[in-house]
Amino acid sequence: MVEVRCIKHIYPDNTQVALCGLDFVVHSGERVVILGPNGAGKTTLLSHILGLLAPVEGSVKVMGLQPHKHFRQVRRNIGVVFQNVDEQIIGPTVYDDIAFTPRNERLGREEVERRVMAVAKRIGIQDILHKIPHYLSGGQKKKVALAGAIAMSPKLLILDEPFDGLDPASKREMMDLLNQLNRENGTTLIVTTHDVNLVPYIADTVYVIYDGKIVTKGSPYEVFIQRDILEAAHLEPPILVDLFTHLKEKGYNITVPTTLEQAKEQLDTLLKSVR
Ligand SMILES: Nc1ncnc2c1ncn2[C@@H]1O[C@H](COP(=O)(O)OP(=O)(O)OP(=O)(O)O)[C@@H](O)[C@H]1O
Repeated sequence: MVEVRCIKHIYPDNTQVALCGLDFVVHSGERVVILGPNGAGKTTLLSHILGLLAPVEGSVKVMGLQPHKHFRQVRRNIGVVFQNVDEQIIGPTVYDDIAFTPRNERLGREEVERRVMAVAKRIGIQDILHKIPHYLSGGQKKKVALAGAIAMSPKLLILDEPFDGLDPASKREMMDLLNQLNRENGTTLIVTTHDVNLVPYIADTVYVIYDGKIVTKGSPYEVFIQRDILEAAHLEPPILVDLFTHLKEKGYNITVPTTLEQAKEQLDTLLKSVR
């Protein structure tokens, strides 16, 4: 679905961002998380996939096409939630904002209404459809942006820091919703986040970018046990991985878990064996 090979971008002020090392490859139906410290180039990478930027070196293919050259064709299949959702919410009301793309695609009034009501129900924002987006809370704005992004049932959904500024319950809701879209509709997900503790719940594959390179990729477990690479990339593993790696190094016979459920099982077994 997406293939990015060793790109280099030069911003107008001459800032150069390179993303070499491993190729960035996303398969249909995959859930991919991009990790990297501030300024590593995550948003730059997403902007190339979206066709908002064109690389001066390297190649970007989305569904076999170069996104900056076939912008409309590619973007028709992509839903996006930007880091700063204020920049993407443009409708005078929440309803109009979600209806923007379906109307742009010239769907009939009834079909537009059907789609808006369906996504609003799915995301749980039916009661704010009449509101002016400007006055919504940060979490509500994220939900509205997501509703707009999925209104046309895109094959690929790109989310830049979707969990930023959400309370724990809203994070959980957002995660459940993304996983549901992936499971039920086969939506491919590309997500950037700084919240490493959420990654095992939302990723099949994790890419780590740092200092102009894609330095590693793998399952959350494969990536999070590479402590040296994470440290070099100024990242920390999830608390659970850190804690259980420490216990393993102390000689306890355990497998390092990535999710709370796995950790509970490990602790249960461990505590039974010493009781
Ligand atoms: N429009 C721009 N003009 C000039 N430089 C830019 C522009 N956008 C990004 N950069 C620079 O490109 C580099 C990569 O930025 P980018 O936003 O892609 O990083 P990021 O990994 O998304 O960071 P964060 O986690 O802080 O959002 C940074 O050095 C940044 O200052």
